[in-house]
Amino acid sequence: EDATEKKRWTLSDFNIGKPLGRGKFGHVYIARERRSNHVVALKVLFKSQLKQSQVEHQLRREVEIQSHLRHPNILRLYGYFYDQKRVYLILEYAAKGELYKELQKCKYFTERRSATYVASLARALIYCHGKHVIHRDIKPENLLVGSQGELKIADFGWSVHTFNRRRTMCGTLDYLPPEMVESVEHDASVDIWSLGILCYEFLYGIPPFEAKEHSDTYRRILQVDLKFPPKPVVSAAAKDLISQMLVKDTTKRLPLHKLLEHPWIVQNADPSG
Ligand SMILES: COc1ccc(C(=O)Nc2ccccc2)cc1NC(=O)CCSc1ncnc(N)c1Br
Repeated sequence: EDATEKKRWTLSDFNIGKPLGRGKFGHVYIARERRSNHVVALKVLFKSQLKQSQVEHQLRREVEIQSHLRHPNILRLYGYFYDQKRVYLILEYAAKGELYKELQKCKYFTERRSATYVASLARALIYCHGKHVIHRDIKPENLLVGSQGELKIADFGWSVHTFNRRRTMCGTLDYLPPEMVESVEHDASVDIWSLGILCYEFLYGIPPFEAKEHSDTYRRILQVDLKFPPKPVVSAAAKDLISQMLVKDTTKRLPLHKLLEHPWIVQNADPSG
């Protein structure tokens, strides 16, 4: 392993720069590691907040999992350290920031850009499932963009945000698959459903089951009330792929490796990802 794995880090190893993200991640700063001049994102979590949310063990588990994940489309967690009051996560810095801001700016993405993103996320999820890691919480808010325009699943500690979301019911339910709305246990096919939602949102700018009231969103998810608006114009191949992913029966959802062979992906995704 490279030196960063073993070293005991302290705050004095870093020059702290501007805050990143919107504060919903807790406090994240751009930082430069003094010796290597390597730019990273430094996430600061308050121990008091972790204790109050009872997520210390989840953080330890996530740090353990993430430290073994090495994939170009998964944001690296290089290491962590702590002081009296805080825990610091040393994260890969994604130079082009948050994908959702890009999606808001251009309303929706082209079919080529959408297919390229979906294919790279499918490859990242295949890698995660291969390591028995699921539910990477893939929605626009958890996706960052690297310096070459490549997507990075950043997975902002889903346990913290999901917990907060449940407590305050803020944030989107749009990505929950039927089995989670009915809160039965879930498996890797959860990620296929979420990727289908994401693909729809890339192409149309809104998630497929969006509704004013949470109860309506739940009903639309459970009924898989999937409709494709006339605008923007989207190819039949794209609609076919989405229709094969947003299937209530988890065993009938298109497997991720089959997704990579789907004509829409083959014809539109940029192989470099
Ligand atoms: C591998 O990425 C993570 C891994 C873990 C956790 C985390 O908090 N886990 C956690 C926290 C408490 C309890 C249980 C789990 C968070 C992240 N990632 C982040 O928070 C993303 C910070 S924003 C950002 N990052 C890089 N470049 C940018 N341009 C930006 Br903007």
